[in-house]
Amino acid sequence: MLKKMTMKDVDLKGKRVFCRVDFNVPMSEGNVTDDTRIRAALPTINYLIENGAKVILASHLGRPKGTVNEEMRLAAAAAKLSELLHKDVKSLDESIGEKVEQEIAAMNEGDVVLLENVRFHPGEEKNDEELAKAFAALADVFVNDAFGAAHRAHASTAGIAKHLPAVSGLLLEKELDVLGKALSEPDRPFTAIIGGAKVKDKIGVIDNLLENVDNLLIGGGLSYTFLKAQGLEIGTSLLEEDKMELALSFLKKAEEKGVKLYLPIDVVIVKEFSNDTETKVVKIDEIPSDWMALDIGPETVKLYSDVIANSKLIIWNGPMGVFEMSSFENGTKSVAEAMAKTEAYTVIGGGDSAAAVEQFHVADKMDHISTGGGASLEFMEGKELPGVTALTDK
Ligand SMILES: Nc1ncnc2c1ncn2[C@@H]1O[C@H](COP(=O)(O)OP(=O)(O)OP(=O)(O)O)[C@@H](O)[C@H]1O
Ligand SMILES: O=C(O)[C@H](O)COP(=O)(O)O
Ligand SMILES: [Mg+2]
Repeated sequence: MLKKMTMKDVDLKGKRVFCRVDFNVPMSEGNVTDDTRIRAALPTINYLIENGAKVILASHLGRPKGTVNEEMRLAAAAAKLSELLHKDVKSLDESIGEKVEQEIAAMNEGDVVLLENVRFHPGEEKNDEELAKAFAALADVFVNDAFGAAHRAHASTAGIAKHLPAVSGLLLEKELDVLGKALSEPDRPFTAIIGGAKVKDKIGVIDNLLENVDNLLIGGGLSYTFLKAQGLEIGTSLLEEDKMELALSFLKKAEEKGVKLYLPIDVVIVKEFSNDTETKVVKIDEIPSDWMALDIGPETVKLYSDVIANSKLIIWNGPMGVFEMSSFENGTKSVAEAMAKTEAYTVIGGGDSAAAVEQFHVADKMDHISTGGGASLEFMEGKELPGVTALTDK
């Protein structure tokens, strides 16, 4: 249980509420191309409106490095939010200062404004005290609902919390609840599926997962460091050479802990990184030295699907192959479909993994798709999230 104050612990009626959300959404040509994060914030925003707050939303978008960047303005996100809320959302072109104060002074209960990208100020990422105070001066209460940015100690996620009653929003609470339960009271068998390309980032998660899971399915670019460490030829497949020893230690730890750790038993290989080139399916000990593996093979799909079908809780981060190319999508697609079919509680974390379940039309079959990429990983690693730590204790 979260030992932090929540929105239910404070009186919101007539109050100016600075609500930090994560509207760091994919954009193309000035339009929001994926509104998942905006939709995920709706319960909190609606709660604030229904309880008579004056809703002052704040977010970052992209990494503008402390200066105004025309392509990273939040106006398009405000328009999208307005459409989803069926309500006017005023988009401001600053996040602090006199003009913003005037706009806020003119707000009625239930009104919603979205401040400009907080990262246009260099003090945001530095967690500058003055900027945090300037944000706090705009409001009576701070609500943090930006789970996706909770691993950042910034002025609008952590600094501001020192100067106002600071409470969690519904999305933040839900993410912590779901991910926290997955780690502390897991339904068993508990299976983790880890893949993708960020081998360095994900190695730390595996260490922590081995303390907790019954099955660990490894796929994607992550597999080959393990396979090579076991002495297998992996050709030109993705490798983090300096992580081989760590990979071996995890194989040993899995054995000691009685965790069933699975690695691919067959793979789809190609000579060059391309969608339009000859592919072959080979057993794992048959990869020629000048070929690379870009997907798990059908035998592995069957093995992994069986484990998935017999699990009660599954968390998945990182695709099984280069699913963006049709020749290498089968592994990721099949795992996504196996997860969609199971009775188990299913959690997806990670930007590309979430995109994959969207692409294969099974997103609505998953129990929880985390809005946090880095944040969910750091949480699963057992690290503290500064955006949560900063909230007022209960
Ligand atoms: N065998 C492979 N070789 C090379 N790249 C791979 C392989 N398998 C998967 N990938 C790539 O991994 C990428 C996704 O990995 P990534 O670690 O970014 O996962 P994620 O779900 O987005 O998590 P995060 O939010 O941490 O980024 C995809 O773009 C995919 O093409
Ligand atoms: O997209 C994310 O993971 C969050 O919005 C955090 O963004 P950042 O990695 O730029 O801090
Ligand atoms: Mg990614």
